Amino acid sequence: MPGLPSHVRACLFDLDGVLTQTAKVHAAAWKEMFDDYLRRRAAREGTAFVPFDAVDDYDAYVDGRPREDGVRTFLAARGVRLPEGSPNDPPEAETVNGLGNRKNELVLRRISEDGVEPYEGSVRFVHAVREAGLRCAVVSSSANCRDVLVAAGIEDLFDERIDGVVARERQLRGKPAPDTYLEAARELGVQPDEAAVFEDALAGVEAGRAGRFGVVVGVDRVGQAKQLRAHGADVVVRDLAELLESR
Ligand SMILES: O=P(O)(O)OC[C@H]1O[C@@H](O)[C@H](O)[C@@H](O)[C@@H]1O
Repeated sequence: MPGLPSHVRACLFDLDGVLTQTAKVHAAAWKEMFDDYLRRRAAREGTAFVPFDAVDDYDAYVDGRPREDGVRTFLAARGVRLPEGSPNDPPEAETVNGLGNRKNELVLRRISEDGVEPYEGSVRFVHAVREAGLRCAVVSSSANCRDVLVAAGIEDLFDERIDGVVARERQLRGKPAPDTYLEAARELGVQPDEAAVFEDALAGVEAGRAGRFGVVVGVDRVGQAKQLRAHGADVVVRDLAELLESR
């Protein structure tokens, strides 16, 4: 059981930023969409344009949350409230769904142009825990989770997938609520304290803490180890391969 408490029987992995190098793709697409919207809004209202910060705003308000929650949470921090609209809203609609759809177009374009790279250390770690007999699930807020797993060539490594599409169908609350992680543990037939959560997002480690999982491993790709601990990580690594070395 590489680097994990001995009672852990299952591993629950976030996707973007933990398994695949896509957190930065999301952050860039959010910035492009929000900056365009904020610039137009500022020009219309004659106020100063304050750009979206792809590190601080992304971590605090957007990272790890379902798409529409990301739109709402960031805009609320700027004192902006938009109508919800509907999932079919065109990308230029000034609604929560419209802005979310615009951002999704940008993400999909970047992914199709550049492809998706998994983190090599994460792939090695998943192989090792599977060989040790642990069950594995992906738990992601992303509605694009399945396509990203396929593009990265790692979809066969997981027994279960609870993603943005499944969460919507089953009406599960998004991270930082623990619901999607709890659902994954239930699907794998383990108690929360028998499962390890692997997360790079502040909202994600919060979900791990709220669900009382066996261990919450924070994955620090951007130098935020302290914040990950403060929000719920029991341990922080820079790469999952570090856990293999600690055996
Ligand atoms: O817009 P999607 O692909 O459904 O993803 C929702 C969220 O999924 C999370 O995994 C990412 O950390 C967020 O940046 C992203 O916004």
